[in-house]
Amino acid sequence: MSDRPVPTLIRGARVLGGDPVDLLLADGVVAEVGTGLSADGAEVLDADGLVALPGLVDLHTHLRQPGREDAETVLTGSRAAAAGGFTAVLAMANTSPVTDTAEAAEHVHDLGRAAGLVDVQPVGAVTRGLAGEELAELGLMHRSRAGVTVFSDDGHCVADARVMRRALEYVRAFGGVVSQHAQDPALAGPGACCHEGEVSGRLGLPGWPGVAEEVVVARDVMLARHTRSRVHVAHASTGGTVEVLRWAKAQAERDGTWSVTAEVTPHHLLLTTDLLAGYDPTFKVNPPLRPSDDVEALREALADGTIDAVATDHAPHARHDKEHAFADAAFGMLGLETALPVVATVMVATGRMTWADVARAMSTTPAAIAGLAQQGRPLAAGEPANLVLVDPAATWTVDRDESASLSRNNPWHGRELTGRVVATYLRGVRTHGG
Ligand SMILES: NC(=O)N[C@@H](CC(=O)O)C(=O)O
Ligand SMILES: [Zn+2]
Ligand SMILES: [Zn+2]
Repeated sequence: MSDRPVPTLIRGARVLGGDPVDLLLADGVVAEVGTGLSADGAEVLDADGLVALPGLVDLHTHLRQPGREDAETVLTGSRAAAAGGFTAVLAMANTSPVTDTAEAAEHVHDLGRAAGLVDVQPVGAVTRGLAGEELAELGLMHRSRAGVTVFSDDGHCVADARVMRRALEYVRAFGGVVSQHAQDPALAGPGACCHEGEVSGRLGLPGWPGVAEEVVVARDVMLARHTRSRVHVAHASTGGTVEVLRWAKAQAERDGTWSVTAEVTPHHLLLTTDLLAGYDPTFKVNPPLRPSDDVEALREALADGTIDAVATDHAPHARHDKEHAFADAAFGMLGLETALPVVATVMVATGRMTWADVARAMSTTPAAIAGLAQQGRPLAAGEPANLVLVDPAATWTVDRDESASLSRNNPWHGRELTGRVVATYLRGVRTHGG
């Protein structure tokens, strides 16, 4: 890939779903936006009927490298991300070794640059080894070449309130944010593997209740207020969490000295507990799939902005970790390649969100939360040429074998979705499709 790609002239794209315009991409930026543009030597792409959005930003991706290269690598995960319309991903810290030092963060950052398909921004662990006890090298990770600003023990909850308080105080000094996997371990009994409710009772599977998430979210917003810091709720999954967020956001807005943000995954916007009836471990995920009342509350919260962002929680697992009896299988599902189509199907095709809303929830706001200044920018002259072209009318059936990911734990396999990613550009270079 050369540093100075051939200019690209995209003809007739509907930016944020508006009227068709031409976009000229040259030298890594959007050089011109207008109608009837021409450019000598440019590669021309006919985008008739396609919607253009700023490149998507995923706040929550598991890339598995280092340590589990049998499930995913930074390169294969980057390919999946580009295929899904992403131009930046936040790589979670639960690798082996854990991203809890400056060196570890720089290593992931460098693997991302070498792959060159999306900006890979490492998330730093909150605590050493994700053990929940001593703070990791938060300041050193921030000051490193990787410039870490988002910290998370994701996969584990920072359960100790004293540790969470210290982490919030610490990151406040440099404008960082703690992304919490909210789940009180004391309320999630041993072996819990799904939502506690009618379905878990019928299937005889040990469950954990929605309140295990809600009590931690409630505690954390109070700690964020107390420390005047920033907390981010990873994969919000219940109606009770939405209620806490509504209250907390109103308080934070009034105070102006602290903040709470939240993300929801595509799977929690559509899939429900009922899918567990066949004991298929593809649907085993943490937090678990919830009943339809929770799903509806999450959709409403995303549409009205109470939930700020959609994040994939792309969690690839090798066959030998996933293909087990339900109780023994690994938690997690793929998400990068289907995130935008799922949101388009659930939120746009139903009239609950516009394409401008999608750009906010999947690009602008996540970029702002993660402090990525070059991402989530408007598609205007002079801005970085990070964008995705979407066919909003394309209806297609997901096939798990047509994936750039190394893993096959795809809960959308066989499902029909409306809306398809046609091409992705990172700094004017095509990273997918075309
Ligand atoms: N979501 C999951 O079910 N699994 C994630 C961890 C996590 O996001 O909590 C994983 O790393 O596999
Ligand atoms: Zn998690
Ligand atoms: Zn995760």
